[in-house]
Amino acid sequence: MLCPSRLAKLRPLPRPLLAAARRHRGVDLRCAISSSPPPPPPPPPPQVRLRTTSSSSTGLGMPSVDEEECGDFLPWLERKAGAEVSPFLSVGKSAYGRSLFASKSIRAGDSILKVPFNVEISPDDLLPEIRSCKVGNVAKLAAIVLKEQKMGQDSEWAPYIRCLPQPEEMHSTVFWSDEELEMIKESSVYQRTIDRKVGMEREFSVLRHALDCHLPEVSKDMKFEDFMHACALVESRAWESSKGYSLVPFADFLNHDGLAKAVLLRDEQKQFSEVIADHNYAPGEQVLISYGKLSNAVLLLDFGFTIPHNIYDEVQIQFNVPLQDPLYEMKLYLLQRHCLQITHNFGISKCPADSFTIKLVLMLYFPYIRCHKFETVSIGMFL
Ligand SMILES: C[S@@+](CC[C@H](N)C(=O)[O-])C[C@H]1O[C@@H](n2cnc3c(N)ncnc32)[C@H](O)[C@@H]1O
Repeated sequence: MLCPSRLAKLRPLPRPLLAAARRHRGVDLRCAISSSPPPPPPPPPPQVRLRTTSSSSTGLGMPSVDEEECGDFLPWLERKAGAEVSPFLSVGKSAYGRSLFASKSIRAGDSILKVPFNVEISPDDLLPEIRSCKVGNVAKLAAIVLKEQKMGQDSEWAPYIRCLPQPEEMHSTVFWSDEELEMIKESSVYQRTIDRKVGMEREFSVLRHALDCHLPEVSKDMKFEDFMHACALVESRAWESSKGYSLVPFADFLNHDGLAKAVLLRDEQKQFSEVIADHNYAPGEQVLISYGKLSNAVLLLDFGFTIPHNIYDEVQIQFNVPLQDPLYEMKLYLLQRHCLQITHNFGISKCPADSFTIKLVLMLYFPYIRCHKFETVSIGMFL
């Protein structure tokens, strides 16, 4: 959700090293719907910030700038921005892929980066004929990424485009094989992955037609896999903006910490995006921000990673409350009041056969205690 002049939520629309992502692939997102007796409640997650563990990011030594691909990135960005973008941060690599590190001490409250809107990539950079295409904002931005990739060195964003992850570095579930998807078949992420792929196929054919007519040099040899890669790049690193979605070079090298208070702020008046440090950093520490209050399902689908003890995790359950149930009103009331926090995405939607699909946020510390207060729900959840 975008707060007009300030807060921009990273579109759920963020990725770990392959090994980390694969480790998470077996995670059963139905953990709360198990038939075994509920295990004792887990201890509260430790209030520590996520830190990467690779030697380059522990803060014990300054990470090296990724010279090979990104050596020219910051000088290019500052030329394009016409100003210094950050006196505090340098680009490097951690277990989370490309990352930003404190190049000197940072104090809570410091403005650690300012990226002017004029260096962003937004759908405004598309030909009007393509912009008016009946596809979503993600696909429109993906079309620009494809165009800039095609232009290679001639692209005015070449140093940025070169730094973006390659398809083999992307781990969102749309890239998973059938065999891998089979492991999450019972989770809602499975169906959302299938739906997303179907949607992308549809948008690919619409966009391809428009590109054939107006930008044939881009559509020539363009494969569905290229479009899927471009869409996944946008999903995992574009921010909501007044133009739909925008790619914010440099800011999009920041990785996610669900406990961070720092977010990307957008100042529509002054026309720049900014991040204010939420705590002190020593030189060499990785700087992390929050992409939003995102569940592991969203993180996996959109960004290709999950986080342990995610305080924003949730599970979707199917719960039947027949209309003719004399306690219908009371059950609904109790469900909302005592057990479930209903998010606006899913809310309560009426499905055929008087069933309700409810998305709840797990109370991680004592989900069972809370749900036992309302027996019917606990039966629904734990049988
Ligand atoms: C906005 S980009 C951040 C920059 C990215 N690391 C890169 O290489 O360009 C989001 C991606 O970073 C990775 N990422 C961010 N936070 C992460 C985390 N806490 N754990 C694992 N991967 C993370 C994920 O691959 C995600 O899709």
